[in-house]
Amino acid sequence: MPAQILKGKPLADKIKEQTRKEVEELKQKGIEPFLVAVQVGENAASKFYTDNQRKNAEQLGIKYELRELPAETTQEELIKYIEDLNNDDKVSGIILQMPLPPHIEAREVQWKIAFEKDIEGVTPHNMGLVSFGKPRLAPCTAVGAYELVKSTGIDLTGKEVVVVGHSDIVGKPAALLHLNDLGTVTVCHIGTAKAGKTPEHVARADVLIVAVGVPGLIKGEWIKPGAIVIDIGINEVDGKIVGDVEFDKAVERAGIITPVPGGAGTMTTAILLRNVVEAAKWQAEKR
Ligand SMILES: NC(=O)C1=CN([C@@H]2O[C@H](COP(=O)(O)OP(=O)(O)OC[C@H]3O[C@@H](n4cnc5c(N)ncnc54)[C@H](OP(=O)(O)O)[C@@H]3O)[C@@H](O)[C@H]2O)C=CC1
Ligand SMILES: Nc1nc(=O)c2c([nH]1)NC[C@@H]1CN(c3ccc(C(=O)N[C@@H](CCC(=O)O)C(=O)O)cc3)C=[N+]21
Repeated sequence: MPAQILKGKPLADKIKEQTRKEVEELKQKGIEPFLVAVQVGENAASKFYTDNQRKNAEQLGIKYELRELPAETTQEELIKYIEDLNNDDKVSGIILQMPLPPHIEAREVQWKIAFEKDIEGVTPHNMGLVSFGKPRLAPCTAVGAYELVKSTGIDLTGKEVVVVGHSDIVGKPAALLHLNDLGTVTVCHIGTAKAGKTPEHVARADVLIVAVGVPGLIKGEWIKPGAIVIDIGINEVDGKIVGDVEFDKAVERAGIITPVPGGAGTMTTAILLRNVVEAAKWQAEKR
């Protein structure tokens, strides 16, 4: 029997509706959530995301501004720009859009974001909270994947959770979130691939989360029958968007699988906006 297709939109819509209500409540208390996205230079994938941010922020009553800086902006200028946003009491959340031009060291700038405004969870403080099992502002795509897994009703205790990809923004926090629920977590990365061991780890997975950016990396026949498969990859192949999992074959073995597009990616913006509200509350506590 082919897998159940787990779409992201129903859960994303639920999160957005809850967030919209919370925005209303905050406004009644005189708090106006305000998201600022900072884009340096131009990038098509980033433009898609910021368009999505604007549209959704408007629907939810969250104030939104995209600040577009020239590609020649220096690292020092960008840090100054971020620090000014940190010091602006009207700004609740800051997202620094990726990629940055090659002359800028992303981490050097991300780590300057005030942690109470760090709605992508890219600062050491917020990543630390995730690793201590006390997430507050956690990376949006990782949280989205985790909440999709939870939405299936699975009890993660003792389950084999395999995460492929170990980036700071997706793979690593996704692994930590599942570890916090007592999943037995394995993280596969380029070292695993070099050792030729990815297939054997994938074959054990009750829950498989893939965030690499290589189309068809995960073969359908590796997947354990009945597994939950969350495909985070976004790749353009012949003008079509596909994930990292060989979907047509995987769907015959998995129990539940997310489509690309329409799966995990759909959650990212919803979680980002929920984080803006959380950030506004965090700042209000401190005033
Ligand atoms: N839906 C959404 O909102 C989002 C989707 N994405 C998509 O998710 C994917 C991953 O994104 P992101 O984490 O930012 O990407 P990165 O490029 O930062 O990370 C990719 C990770 O995969 C690892 N890797 C590379 N090759 C292999 C391999 N053959 N086997 C196993 N692991 C490998 C890399 O390891 P190493 O660094 O050691 O080489 C790295 O940890 C992309 O397709 C991206 O477009 C990303 C963000 C948001
Ligand atoms: N600092 C930073 N953080 C990011 O998370 C980040 C970024 N920069 N730069 C650009 C990429 C791209 N990105 C996407 C977000 C949502 C969808 C998304 O909503 N996708 C849906 C909808 C697709 C559609 O409607 O066609 C899907 O895949 O199903 C896709 C891609 C986040 N990125």
